[in-house]
Amino acid sequence: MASSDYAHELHIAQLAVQRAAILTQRVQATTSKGTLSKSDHSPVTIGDFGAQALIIAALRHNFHSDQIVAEEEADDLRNNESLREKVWSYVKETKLDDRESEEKLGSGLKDVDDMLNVIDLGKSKGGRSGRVWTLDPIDGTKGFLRMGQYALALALMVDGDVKVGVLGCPNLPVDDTAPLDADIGKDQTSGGEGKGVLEAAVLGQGAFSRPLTTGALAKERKISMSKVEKVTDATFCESVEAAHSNHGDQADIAKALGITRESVRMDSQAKYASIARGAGEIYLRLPVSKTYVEKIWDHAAGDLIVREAGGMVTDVNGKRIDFGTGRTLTENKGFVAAPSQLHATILSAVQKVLGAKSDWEIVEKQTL
Ligand SMILES: Nc1ncnc2c1ncn2[C@@H]1O[C@H](COP(=O)(O)O)[C@@H](OP(=O)(O)O)[C@H]1O
Ligand SMILES: [Mg+2]
Ligand SMILES: [Mg+2]
Ligand SMILES: [Mg+2]
Repeated sequence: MASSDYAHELHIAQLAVQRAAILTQRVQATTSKGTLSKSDHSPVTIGDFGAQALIIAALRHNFHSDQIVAEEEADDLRNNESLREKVWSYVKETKLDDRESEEKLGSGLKDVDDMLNVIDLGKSKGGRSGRVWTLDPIDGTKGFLRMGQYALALALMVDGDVKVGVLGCPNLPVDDTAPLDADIGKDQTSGGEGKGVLEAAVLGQGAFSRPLTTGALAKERKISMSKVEKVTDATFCESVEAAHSNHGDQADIAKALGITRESVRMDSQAKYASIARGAGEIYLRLPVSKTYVEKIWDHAAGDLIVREAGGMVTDVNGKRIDFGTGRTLTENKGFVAAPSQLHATILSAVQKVLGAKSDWEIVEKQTL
């Protein structure tokens, strides 16, 4: 990638994600992942806490005055000594092989308390001004637990606009040309051979991929969305979890578009990462609950990578995703990501299907 705007931020973000992925792969390969249930009943593991600590430590060292909006917080570890010590034992042992790269990430965390404090540096409010990093240390924790897909997602926003996005996907094929098929969301050996891709984008500079494991030493490849012209030839992907996106509405939309191929279900922003390199075309995430508000860390990196690869990401009203609203995406409901040449057709099918539902209030019909 060209060494210009945000080159340093990109480089550090890539190295930080790579290093944290070493930790998550080690945790995924063990049977005791230290799973806790958070107050919203969603799971968090040693992998989530450990990856958040390692990535924020690298951000603190390199970009001391930036805000950080990250998913996890340290309270559950403060109250649980044995889990805290397990996380710490992974964190202190995880280093990049390449010493020069490791040194760029800083001298590391001093002790357990430093680790807890660093995890809590992710409590910033975010918003529309200044430099804000957003981090999802493990996106798709449920996928991580079921040995499926997950992603480490890190993005930098400046004045509410995403400028840098990095997605580490330890269980996606390293080969950009591997097809998107039904097996991809199923059991994976953690970071097994031929697995692990690191995707990245800088606004205005395109999207790139490289093997997650060889990192800085590997050659980057430019990636792009599918060039398919006929929507009937498209493959779409969606969450595995029926509670996270509306499988019924998504099936109706696919039918309305004449798509006969079954959807590919996989966890995490690996969906954005897949379509960004032309493995499948469409990612639909239509709401199930009327009250759930999506989080910025679940979309920021994927949104930029898809757009830089030649795609479009909007909500169901056709609006771009607004990342300047704080920790949550209060201005957007429902997500539609697709190659630019197909997006308008897909959006109009989304609006038609949702508009026909009696309980659907969000679609503004005037945008049709
Ligand atoms: N009711 C809901 N609707 C939409 N997304 C939800 C949700 N409950 C949780 N999520 C989010 O869905 C993400 C996983 O998405 P996917 O289903 O595509 O794998 C979770 O990320 P984490 O796993 O990082 O907590 C979580 O933030
Ligand atoms: Mg979570
Ligand atoms: Mg997430
Ligand atoms: Mg997460």
